[in-house]
Amino acid sequence: MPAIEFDHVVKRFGDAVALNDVSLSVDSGSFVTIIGSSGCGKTTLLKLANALVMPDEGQVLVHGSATTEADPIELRRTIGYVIQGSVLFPHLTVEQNIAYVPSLLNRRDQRRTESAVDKWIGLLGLPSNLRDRYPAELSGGQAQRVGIARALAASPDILLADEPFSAVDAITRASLQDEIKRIHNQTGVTTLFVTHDIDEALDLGEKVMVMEAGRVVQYASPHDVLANPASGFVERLVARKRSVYAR
Ligand SMILES: Nc1ncnc2c1ncn2[C@@H]1O[C@H](COP(=O)(O)OP(=O)(O)OP(=O)(O)O)[C@@H](O)[C@H]1O
Repeated sequence: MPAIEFDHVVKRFGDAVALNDVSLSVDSGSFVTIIGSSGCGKTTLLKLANALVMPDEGQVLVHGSATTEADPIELRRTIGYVIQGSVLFPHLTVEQNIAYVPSLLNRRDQRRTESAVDKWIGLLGLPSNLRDRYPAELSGGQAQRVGIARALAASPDILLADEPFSAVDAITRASLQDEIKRIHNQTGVTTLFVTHDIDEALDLGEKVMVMEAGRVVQYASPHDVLANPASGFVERLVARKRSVYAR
């Protein structure tokens, strides 16, 4: 069963059509990157998966169940959500932020929470002297790592990431990309990752979804997107990469 299916989904905001008849499925365990120009519907597509937005037409199925039928709180418990400049609880330390959901799930077993926190602090390369700091005392890259650790410590089946690395410098970004790739390989968490950066989309995605004005114009492997761009828009997007690829 696919992790997520979009079945003829239409979403409007007033007169604006944010998503226009989107149908596709996301395989369980896959890493999908989503790219397209500003306002083409990328964030709306993610928010449909965790029931922050409901479709006007069609349906969104998560593990086979329509989001309109699901309890949104239950649904979001299985879906991690990481956004740009990740929003941490400002009054909680790094450790408490990461422990927040695990401690709700393991009320009787504090040690499970502690080992989950240790594991994710390690996997995201966070030095242990950050554990007792508050979010205001972190760099942008560190805060972003804590946001990802917090989302993954809840052991979600699906991770939705909306431009999570766009506010960090190039070196931090490169190491975060390595870390998310490694974590995906280790956990197999189904990942939908929105980016504005075509290099990031092609490097991270097992499949790349290219969106244009509310439609998905191509949904294919990075190799296919480079070799057979499905429209003029995709061709322009990958033009520079294609010239390198052709060499
Ligand atoms: N809550 C809302 N109310 C009204 N219009 C909205 C709302 N959310 C999104 N839209 C509109 O829907 C369209 C798609 O927005 P969305 O945020 O999904 O685009 P995006 O591709 O994520 O853009 P960006 O790359 O700039 O973040 C845009 O025209 C946007 O203005």
